[in-house]
Amino acid sequence: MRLTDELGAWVARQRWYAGKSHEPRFRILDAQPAPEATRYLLMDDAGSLPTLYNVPLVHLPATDHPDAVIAHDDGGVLVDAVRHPGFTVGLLAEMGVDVSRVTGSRVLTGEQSNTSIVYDVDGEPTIILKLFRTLHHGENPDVTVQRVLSDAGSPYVPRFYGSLDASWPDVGRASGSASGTLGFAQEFLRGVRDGWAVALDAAREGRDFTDAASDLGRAVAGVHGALGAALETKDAGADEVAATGNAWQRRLSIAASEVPAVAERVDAIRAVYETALARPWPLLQRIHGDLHLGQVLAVPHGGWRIVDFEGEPLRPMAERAIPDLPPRDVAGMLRSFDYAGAVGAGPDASEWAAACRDAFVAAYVEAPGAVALDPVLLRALVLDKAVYESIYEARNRPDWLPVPLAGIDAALA
Ligand SMILES: Nc1ncnc2c1ncn2[C@@H]1O[C@H](COP(=O)(O)OP(=O)(O)O)[C@@H](O)[C@H]1O
Ligand SMILES: O=P(O)(O)O[C@H]1O[C@H](CO)[C@@H](O[C@H]2O[C@H](CO)[C@@H](O)[C@H](O)[C@H]2O)[C@H](O)[C@H]1O
Repeated sequence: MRLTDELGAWVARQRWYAGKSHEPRFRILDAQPAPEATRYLLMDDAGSLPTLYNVPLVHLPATDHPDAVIAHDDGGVLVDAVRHPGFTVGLLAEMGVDVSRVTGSRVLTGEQSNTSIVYDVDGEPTIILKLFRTLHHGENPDVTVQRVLSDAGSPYVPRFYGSLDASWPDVGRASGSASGTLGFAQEFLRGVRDGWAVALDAAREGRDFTDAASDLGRAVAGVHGALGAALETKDAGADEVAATGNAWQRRLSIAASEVPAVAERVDAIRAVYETALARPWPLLQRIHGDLHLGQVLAVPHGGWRIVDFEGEPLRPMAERAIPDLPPRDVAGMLRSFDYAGAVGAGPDASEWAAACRDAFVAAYVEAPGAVALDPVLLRALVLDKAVYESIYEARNRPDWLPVPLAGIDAALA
């Protein structure tokens, strides 16, 4: 088998593979030196947008673990470099982090769009490095936003430690090359629980979650305040409003073509969008962009930390790195409480979700940093999020498709 085919077959099986809606057409764009490894940059030209995957591999003469073999090369085998300490520690050092007391590293398992590596320092988990699996020209918004919040001393994010960029050939650019972020390192928070797991437990048992939802409202307002102060803001003029309207319509068209139940509701959804486009809009600024319970971490002594500022993985990167509507993040959390209620399926699930939504919004609007929430604009953003989720679920978890569809109906009622 050709190396490209072997790599492509492995990439297509990974959780972070983004091309699940089409038949891929892979080619190796570049092979670059990396610490004790080779970084293969694998382009899939077949989707609506070409996607570049970051696949660092270690070359070994042989291995006792045939399951770990991804491809064969020059008489040896190629295995995933993220499991090889020479690569992981070398990568961390390339980000400017002191690795002299690093005593081990491991890959975090779980449902992730990228690959995270946790490092022990003097035997204690201390640093987490996120390796981006799809690469884009320009700094990844996760890095821009985490670094700015960390530098501003925000109590709602882990400390930022360093990042690493790479360049690759790009015939579409005048310079002939593109460059972007390979990954970044930050403080590993010990003993945290992911907000989705915490909320789901509470939802299953019908346990009150409104205090936690209120804390989260204050944390999101704090992050909005810090980002508005530190990064570019912009009036929502006619061009910006039109661009957002086009993005809503584009997603709706994709969803309608993939999900018949969305196709039946297109006119009603468009009507809400039209009204929202005519409302007064708040100042645009950097936001989280894909806020949901899986992106917030409950720290052991109370309170929340927010992570993963990369934006929605199904959204073009150019759209994710520009000033946006802070209420989009509020809409993301409102949808997430609905998800937790529906999936938890505890007693009085819809009342549980409604109580969380109310507590979250009430705390957000009162907290320092909050941005005004126009109810019609918020409804359109909730709809746009549920439309996005219908595409995500149809492609990744068809059993969960009824959750966003119920969300669309509730927002249209
Ligand atoms: N600073 C951190 N400390 C501890 N755990 C973290 C930290 N950052 C992320 N995680 C864990 O890693 C998971 C995935 O992180 P995330 O940034 O959402 O990656 P992805 O973009 O791959 O989805 C989180 O849900 C959380 O469990
Ligand atoms: O965390 P990611 O950036 O990979 O986000 C994607 O996957 C999420 C699921 O893991 C998806 O979130 C949806 O499901 C969540 C429960 O699993 C729920 O809490 C969210 O509200 C819901 O949107 C997210 O939309 C997608 O971008």
